[in-house]
Amino acid sequence: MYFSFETIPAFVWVFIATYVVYWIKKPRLSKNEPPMVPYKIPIIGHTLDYLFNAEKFLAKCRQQYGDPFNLYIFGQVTTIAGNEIAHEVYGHSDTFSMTNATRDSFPLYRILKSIEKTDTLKLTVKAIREGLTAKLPSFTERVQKTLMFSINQEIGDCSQPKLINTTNNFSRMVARSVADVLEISKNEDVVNAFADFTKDFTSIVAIPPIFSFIHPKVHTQIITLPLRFGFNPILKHLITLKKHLKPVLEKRLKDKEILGDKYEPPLDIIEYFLNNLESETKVITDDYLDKICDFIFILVIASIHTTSHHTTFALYDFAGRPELWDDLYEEQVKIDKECNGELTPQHINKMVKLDSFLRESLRTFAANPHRSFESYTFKNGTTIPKGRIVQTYLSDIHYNTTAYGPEPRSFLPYHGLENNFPASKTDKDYFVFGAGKHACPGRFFAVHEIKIALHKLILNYHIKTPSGKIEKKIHVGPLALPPNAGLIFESRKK
Ligand code: HEM
Repeated sequence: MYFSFETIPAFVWVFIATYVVYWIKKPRLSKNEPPMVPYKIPIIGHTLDYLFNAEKFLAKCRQQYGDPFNLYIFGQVTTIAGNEIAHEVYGHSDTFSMTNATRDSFPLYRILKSIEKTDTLKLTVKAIREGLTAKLPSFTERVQKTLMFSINQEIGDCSQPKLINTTNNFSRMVARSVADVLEISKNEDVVNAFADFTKDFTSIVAIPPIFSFIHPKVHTQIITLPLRFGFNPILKHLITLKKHLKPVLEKRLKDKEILGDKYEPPLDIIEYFLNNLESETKVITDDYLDKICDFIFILVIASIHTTSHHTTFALYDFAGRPELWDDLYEEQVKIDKECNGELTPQHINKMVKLDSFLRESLRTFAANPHRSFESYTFKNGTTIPKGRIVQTYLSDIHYNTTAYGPEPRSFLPYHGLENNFPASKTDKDYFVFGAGKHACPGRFFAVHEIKIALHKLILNYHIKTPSGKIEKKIHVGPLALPPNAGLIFESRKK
């Protein structure tokens, strides 16, 4: 390689710039901080280990440095809170926020403006609790119908074994029942808008946070550049929803006015929002429509991706474990006979083996970010400063030997059944749905829906992995994604 004298200043500038970044970004820990795990490469710190080998790397650090410890990831000091400290994080929801922690990497507020208002999340949670969970039994029949429609559409007749691609994670299947709960499921454009909204938004913000090495805000500015310059693939989904929602809302207002007390409110979330937004309206203005659509897409973001991912995980967990097939199938056949194919909430409650299997499938490796709003001293005396990202290291909770025995990482399909822990119940050893004040309000609906889907699928198909073995999840840092091998479905002989 040839170097001229002219290239020397360029090298000097690169060296100076790297040194300046190194000096600015050098982690400065305050007094009594959790121990910092040593690292070899300046600026990069632990980023590579965390991204590509998170499971083993975190377990090793936890063993050597205790709970909590600090890592240097993407230019930021990050505190990892294990089994003991994570409970404290969830218990202090005024100090630690998960929503705030994801703000820089997942800037949804750039699209859904209402999300910034303090009351938006409160009203969304209230709508889920009062409009969905409290009325869950009334939704069973509809969820069942839409799921069966989706199963026939997405999987259909498999008299010959058929390889079904799961990359879309059954999101259309889940999207259809969420749309139904919102009352507009008959419209395929809306179902597609729901299924694709999260995927399209994620594709914009999926750039690895390399600019966070400079500052997380720089990363946010860069990933949202396309939006600010008019490239917004999400917009079409908002337009689709508004187009279909406006006449539905207008008709309801008109019916209310004409029928008065005789108006029979349809059972869905749209009706809930119509009656519970602070400003009552007689006309559907653009502002009003924007607001309702924002709420709906917040629900879509929170529900579809999570539920379809976990349905897919559960199917892979089932397909790769032939030893469970007969037992789970027999339970579904028994319940199907009892209900004559029409599930009621009581029948869903009787799926105790399926529930326990699902709980086990949900008990997975993960870490969830929380931001501290103020400096905080943990009970063990270590202190973190205001603004610190604390990752609650769920695997340390989910794989603890006290709760899950000497082989906590093995698949324990009936642990929930034997210990009377239903899949939707948060527990000190099970944090899939978070815990405390901000525990997922949609978990009852999610579990209900996944169980109905698994029941119908197991009842109608033999499901296998192409390799005949357990397919491994794909890990990106502490995030798990479903395998992409696909699943083989073969219709059962009736
Ligand atoms: C298997 C599916 C799901 C999983 C694994 C899941 C998981 C979670 C987790 C871990 C949190 C954060 C809890 C915390 O901060 O402590 C959360 C919050 C939330 N989830 Fe879910 N969720 C699922 C399905 C749903 C569904 C179906 C809905 C809506 C119908 C929903 C709505 C929400 C909302 C609104 C929040 C924010 C709660 C708050 O900050 O107060 N989720 N979810």
